[in-house]
Amino acid sequence: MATNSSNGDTQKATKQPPMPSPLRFSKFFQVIVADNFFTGSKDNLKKWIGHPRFELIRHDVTEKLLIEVDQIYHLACPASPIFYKYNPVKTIKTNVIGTLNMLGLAKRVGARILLTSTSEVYGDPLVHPQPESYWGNVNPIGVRSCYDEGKRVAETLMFDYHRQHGIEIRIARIFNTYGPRMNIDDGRVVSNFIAQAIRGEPLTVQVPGTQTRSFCYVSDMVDGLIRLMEGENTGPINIGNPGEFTMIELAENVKELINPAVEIKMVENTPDDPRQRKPDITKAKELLGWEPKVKLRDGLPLMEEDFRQRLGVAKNN
Ligand SMILES: NC(=O)c1ccc[n+]([C@@H]2O[C@H](COP(=O)([O-])OP(=O)(O)OC[C@H]3O[C@@H](n4cnc5c(N)ncnc54)[C@H](O)[C@@H]3O)[C@@H](O)[C@H]2O)c1
Ligand SMILES: O=c1ccn([C@@H]2O[C@H](COP(=O)(O)OP(=O)(O)O[C@H]3OC[C@@H](O)[C@H](O)[C@H]3O)[C@@H](O)[C@H]2O)c(=O)[nH]1
Repeated sequence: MATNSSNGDTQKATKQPPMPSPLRFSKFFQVIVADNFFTGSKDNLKKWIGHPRFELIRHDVTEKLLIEVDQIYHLACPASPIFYKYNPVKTIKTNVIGTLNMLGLAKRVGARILLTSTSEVYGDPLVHPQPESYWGNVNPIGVRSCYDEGKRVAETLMFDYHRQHGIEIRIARIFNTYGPRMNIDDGRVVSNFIAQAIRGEPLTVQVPGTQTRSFCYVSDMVDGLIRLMEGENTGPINIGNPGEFTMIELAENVKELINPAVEIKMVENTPDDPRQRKPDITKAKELLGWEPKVKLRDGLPLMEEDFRQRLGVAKNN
């Protein structure tokens, strides 16, 4: 199996970074959110709309964006498999053209840019847990490739802009993250199980159910991303919670915590579903002083509360 040393000499920039934007030294933060609302919702931003230092733009990252900024958190991309597979050509354009546009913006204004890459760059991993040095086991022509190969190209573009143009880059490889305000119909496993348990519907475990994932609570993720952006390491750095669960274990936890009356039902899976996934977070601990604080059994009830409010179903006890 192939491994590499991702932060060796070959990754060094050959050029000085562009002059940082004067905004970097500004006293006040301003936040501009650009989103095409394909999977996102304005509801999640309502507390900020109208704030004088907040701006929301309906914008698709596959088009150029001319704004003045000093840091770019490049998150735009559908992330749930059902959404990224819905229009795979658009997903790959978002990853490739979208990342090129964000890097072009970073270059023009001298901004630092952080890419939210993914554990899916490891594909169906043959090394467990996955360190950043693992090159992955990815099907280049499968139904998930628009996303996993798209993110791999996005990482390549980040390093090429870094080496060739001196752009200050940061790459986070995010492992499954969940939390309040996720789209109820997002389709990912945690939101599916929580919505199903609240509605009293069977929890749909896709076969075989022994596949594993490691779930990180959103506040831990945000803390990790900010530390990466503010720190001195380009990454890639795994950010995720190493607690590893089979999908049957996840369903059993949701059942016990949210609705012991629901049934667990085995259903068909989709092609190329990774069989195991768990981050090696040694680098995040050493380089960012980061590790997750919220355990799955503490995070699930926080998400339940938000989902109950939005679904209008109170807890009976
Ligand atoms: N949540 C996870 O488990 C996870 C894991 C690995 C990587 N990531 C990455 O983190 C980022 C955010 O993921 P998320 O879970 O919040 O997903 P999400 O689907 O909830 O949010 C993605 C956002 O990007 C927007 N978007 C999609 N395509 C766009 C485009 N072409 N132009 C502008 N906006 C666009 C959507 O409308 C949405 O607001 C994504 O890049 C995703 O690949 C997430
Ligand atoms: O209802 C469901 C949904 C999903 N699953 C299973 O749960 C596991 C996790 O599936 P999810 O759809 O939540 O997401 P995946 O882990 O496949 O991909 C995820 O991880 C990496 C990120 O980059 C992606 O944004 C995210 O989609 C899979 O094994 C899937 O088969 C179920 O058992 N039941």
